[in-house]
This record gives sequence, C-alpha cells and structure tokens, in this order.
Amino acid sequence: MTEAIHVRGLRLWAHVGVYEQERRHGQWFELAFSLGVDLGAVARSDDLSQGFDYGRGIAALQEQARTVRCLTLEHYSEQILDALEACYGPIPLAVEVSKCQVPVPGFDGSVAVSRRRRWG
Ligand SMILES: Nc1nc2c(c(=O)[nH]1)N=C([C@H](O)[C@@H](O)CO)CN2
Repeated sequence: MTEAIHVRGLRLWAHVGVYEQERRHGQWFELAFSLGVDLGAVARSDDLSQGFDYGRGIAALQEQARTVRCLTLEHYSEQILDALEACYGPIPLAVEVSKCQVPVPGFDGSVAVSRRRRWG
C-alpha cells in the first residue's frame, strides 16, 4: 500500500466488554483507522469530491459508538470495519481499537486489537 489516509486518536465512549459492568456503564476506546486509497486525484485537483473524506468515517464511527453493544474488542473491530466499508465501499481498510483502561487487576496499560481488510 503506497498511499493511505490515517486517522488517529479518535476517542469514543462505547459499551463493549466481556464483563457486564463494562457493557452497562461504557468506557473509553481509542481508534485509529486507515484507508488504503490513491490520493493523486485530490492532490492534483484540490477537489475532495474526487477522493475520500475522512470526516465521513469519523462521523460514522461516532454514531456507531452510541449504539454498539458487544463483548470483545475483536467483534467491535469487525463492526468498525463494516461501518467503514458501508461508508467507502470495498477499499483496503485497517483499524486498531484500544481499550484505554483495562479492568485487569494490577495492570495499568491499554490493550489493542488491529485488523485489516484487503490490505496488502
Ligand atoms: N481477546 C480478548 N480478550 C479479552 C477481551 C477482549 O475483548 N478480547 N476483553 C476482556 C475484558 O472485557 C477486559 O476488559 C478485562 O478482562 C478480557 N479479555
């Protein structure tokens, strides 16, 4: 993949987690996603209508986060890929979803899963 749009640091409050209280109360997630697309047309013309508007993907994931309910980061990442595909069609996609505060005793870090569709 030679060219891509990368969106990083998209913080979303979502109700995802194996524990019932994670799904009931919700928690912060941080997303990064990439669109593997040719940027040449917009680069030459300065006309966004000839390319991919990253704002549409951000808005779609903000909307999705309001209603999503599931257990695992893996399943959440699948729904994120589905939402991006609904936005942009069958283009190469990559996503990384991090749980910012993981409810594991004695663990102060974050956990992330990364997934790809049609990438490479
Ligand atoms: N592979 C995964 N393992 C775990 C997940 C997950 O989403 N994918 N989630 C949890 C809990 O929700 C976590 O927040 C704390 O135990 C556990 N393992």
